Amino acid sequence: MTPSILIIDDEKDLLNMLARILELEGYRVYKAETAKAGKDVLKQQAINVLLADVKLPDGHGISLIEEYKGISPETEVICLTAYGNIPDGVQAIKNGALDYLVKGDDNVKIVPLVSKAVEKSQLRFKIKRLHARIQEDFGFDKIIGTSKAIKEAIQLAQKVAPLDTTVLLNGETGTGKEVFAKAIHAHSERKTEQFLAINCSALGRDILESELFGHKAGAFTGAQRDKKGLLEEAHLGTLFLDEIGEMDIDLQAKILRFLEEGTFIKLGDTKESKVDVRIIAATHRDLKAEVDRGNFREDLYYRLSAFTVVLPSLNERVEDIPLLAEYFIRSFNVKNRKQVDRMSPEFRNALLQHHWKGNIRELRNIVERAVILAETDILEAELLPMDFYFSKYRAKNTPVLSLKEMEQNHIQNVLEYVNGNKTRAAKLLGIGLTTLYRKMEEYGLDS
Ligand SMILES: Nc1ncnc2c1ncn2[C@@H]1O[C@H](COP(=O)(O)OP(=O)(O)OP(=O)(O)O)[C@@H](O)[C@H]1O
Repeated sequence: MTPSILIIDDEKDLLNMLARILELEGYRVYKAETAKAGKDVLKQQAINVLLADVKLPDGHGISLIEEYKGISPETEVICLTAYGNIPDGVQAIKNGALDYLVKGDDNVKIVPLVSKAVEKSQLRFKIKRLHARIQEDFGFDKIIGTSKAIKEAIQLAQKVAPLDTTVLLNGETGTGKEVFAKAIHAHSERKTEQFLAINCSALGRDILESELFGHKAGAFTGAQRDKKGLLEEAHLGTLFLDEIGEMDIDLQAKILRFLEEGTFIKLGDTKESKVDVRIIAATHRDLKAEVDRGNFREDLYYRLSAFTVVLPSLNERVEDIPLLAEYFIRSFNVKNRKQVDRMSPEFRNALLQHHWKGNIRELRNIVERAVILAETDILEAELLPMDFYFSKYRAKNTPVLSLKEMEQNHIQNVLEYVNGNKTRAAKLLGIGLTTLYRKMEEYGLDS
């Protein structure tokens, strides 16, 4: 995009001359003769560099710099001062301007200075775009669901996000704990800093300690060099401790100390280290029960659970299943260059009746598999794994069925699964076609 320059000066000749010089350099130039007109342009256009006279009919340029910066912090300001008013220029820099030019005296400096300012401003605009993308990619908008349960969780997380408080996310596996942790980080003051994550259940005690807190050379056999831990790496940012319920009880003490005092001791070190890191922890366990069993420190439990966001399981928010499935269809269409348009009613019903132990992760995998296998624009029940399709009869709260009822259900299911194709159904059931017809008649199943 062509860089844009705004010149504010009430001396028409100078305004036009500067504009001409900069237009010849290939910049898009906007002109204004008053501070008010200049501010209007700043509000409407993305301006890289503002060249502003310090004495304008409707205001003193220097005090205006803060206003200009307030409207567009990404714009670099260069002040134009009259000869003999150099102190004005110096003051301008103190107020946030990049530099100043003495009118009529510094013409040779204009082009290189503007070019430097453009570069700086382009970088600022780039950072602004990246921030916006972080919020778009990891923001709460990406959390799909309209059920009361998920909306409540989102509202709570949105409230705590900017507060820098420690947060505990509690939910079954695959309910979106990491997605929430990233959204909280993306909506905090720390969003431009690192978000680091570690799964406390995946590593042994010693490795986890060294990963979290780092070590000094010689701290243990094999520790040849000093190593920074994640806490240090995440300085000024956020550290996500997944599955904190699985953390060794000694390490829990070190984490508690960090939460209370912001300090920790690296392995093999004698002095304390201090960093500024926000902790977001997650667990699928009932931590209170773990405290009662002696597996989790009570003091850490109280410190962490002060702000808990409970993430509902998918089975508690069945109405969100179609929405999530449609969202995954769209994203896997793009990823796999497919053009699936919708789910058949049978496919949809099977999703609604399934008991989702793996929650959203399981749903995502099931939909991805179906999209990959789909040969038409509709997801048919046949694209579901067979054991998945039939698992609805293994769902919770199902009364015990007699063998006859089981047989009837099973035949009905297989018929649905193959879209009423009896030859295929008979083959899958391992019976002859005539036997199938006989049983269908016996059970009053539609043919
Ligand atoms: N509300 C949501 N909308 C869209 N996708 C989601 C949502 N929640 C989770 N997902 C997706 O579901 C999958 C599981 O989410 P995530 O890893 O955050 O769960 P988790 O609770 O941290 O799981 P675990 O406890 O096993 O680590 C990811 O692929 C994630 O992108």
